[in-house]
Amino acid sequence: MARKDPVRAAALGLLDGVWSEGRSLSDQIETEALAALAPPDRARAQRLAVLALREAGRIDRLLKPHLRKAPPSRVQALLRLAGAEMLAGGGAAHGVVDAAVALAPAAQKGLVNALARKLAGAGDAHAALPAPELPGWLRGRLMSAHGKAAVQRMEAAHLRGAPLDLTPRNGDAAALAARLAGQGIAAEALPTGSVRLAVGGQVSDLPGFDAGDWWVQDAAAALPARALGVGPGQRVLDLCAAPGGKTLQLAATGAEVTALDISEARLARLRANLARCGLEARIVAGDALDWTPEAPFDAILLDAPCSATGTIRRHPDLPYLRDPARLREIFALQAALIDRAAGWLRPGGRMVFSTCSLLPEEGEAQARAALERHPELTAQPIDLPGLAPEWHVPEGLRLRPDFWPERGGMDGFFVALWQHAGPARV
Ligand SMILES: C[S@@+](CC[C@H](N)C(=O)[O-])C[C@H]1O[C@@H](n2cnc3c(N)ncnc32)[C@H](O)[C@@H]1O
Repeated sequence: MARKDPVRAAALGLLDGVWSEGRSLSDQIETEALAALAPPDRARAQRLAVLALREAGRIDRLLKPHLRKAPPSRVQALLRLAGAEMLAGGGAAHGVVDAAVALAPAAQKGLVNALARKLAGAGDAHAALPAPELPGWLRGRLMSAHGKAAVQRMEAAHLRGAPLDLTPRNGDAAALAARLAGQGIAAEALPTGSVRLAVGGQVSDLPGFDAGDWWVQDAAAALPARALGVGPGQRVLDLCAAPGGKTLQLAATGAEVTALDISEARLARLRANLARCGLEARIVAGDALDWTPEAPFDAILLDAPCSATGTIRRHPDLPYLRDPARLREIFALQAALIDRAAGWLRPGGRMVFSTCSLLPEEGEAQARAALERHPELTAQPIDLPGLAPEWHVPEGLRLRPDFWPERGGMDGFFVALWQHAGPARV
């Protein structure tokens, strides 16, 4: 009998962590099973887990006719893993089935063997299935906000996953794309200023990583800092800053940036990112609801904590982890953060409110409510290179994973730009 393959065992452990313990993949990067693997194997285990999370709904549908009752959770995870590897990951059926049987509990080896073989023969049926549906709590909300056809396109985008986007430190996307292409790495300069790579791989091996010539940042995530439009010498606050993609963008303009975040652990990543890119910011560890600045700012970026539902194509574990009952707390925190930040702008100062969410409560509706509470703020049009007309909404920009399908999509984001007309309160 085949021995237990440590890579698939580690992938199965990650899936168990998500589905049985409610732990995110990123919270599990230090698990023993993963740590014991060499870096390329660790990456493969993580890729397999991600594939299984994306494919779970389709594998379940293929298994359904063959099951009288739901299998034990570990068997279900094992079959989702094996099915995803064979049907979407190019894994050879014989090896994958043997590996799944080796990892199955003794009493269920026969069941796993039989069902994994059924999956191995289900290639055509799998190819004909639509993308898995989002969980009901999220799907219902998104259907009301964006309509059924758009939600189906978003689900297809989630299944496809995400390319790797880079933000060039010097703002020259064409030059960075040409430099990467010169080294045999297919790269496209996007019209909004990011550089897109077709394939992932080890980020730290890419040319320019050590010199800090760029940082990894989704093309949509790069738009809030650009919308704020700051420049040299301006006093800028990045209010929920870590791990710092937007702090880097703001600092790269020559602005005097204060980067605040409540999480010391995430700020450590922000410090490392600044150091690698040779950029500077004043870093404050603290709760934005308690902290008060000494003087008003010319510009504030509030990239608020949110449901992160715009990032599901990168984080397919997210729909399994989010507790819809907690959403109201997050919406209220966003409103409280807006209210504090609004009081720290100098007259004429600008503020961007952004979230990587697809929910209007964290976007359009939050922005409308903010402007009602703050008559001193007025909405400003966001005019940046490369924006498609359909991304604009009255409240700002609505970005969705199903936009730019021919280019590989983008994360879901909401971005609003406001200007302060009244006197500062600090
Ligand atoms: C969406 S993330 C920010 C991402 C960041 N802007 C970037 O581009 O890398 C939200 C951040 O808000 C921080 N946060 C949550 N509550 C906070 C609070 N009360 N005060 C300050 N930061 C807070 C979290 O620690 C988290 O790092």
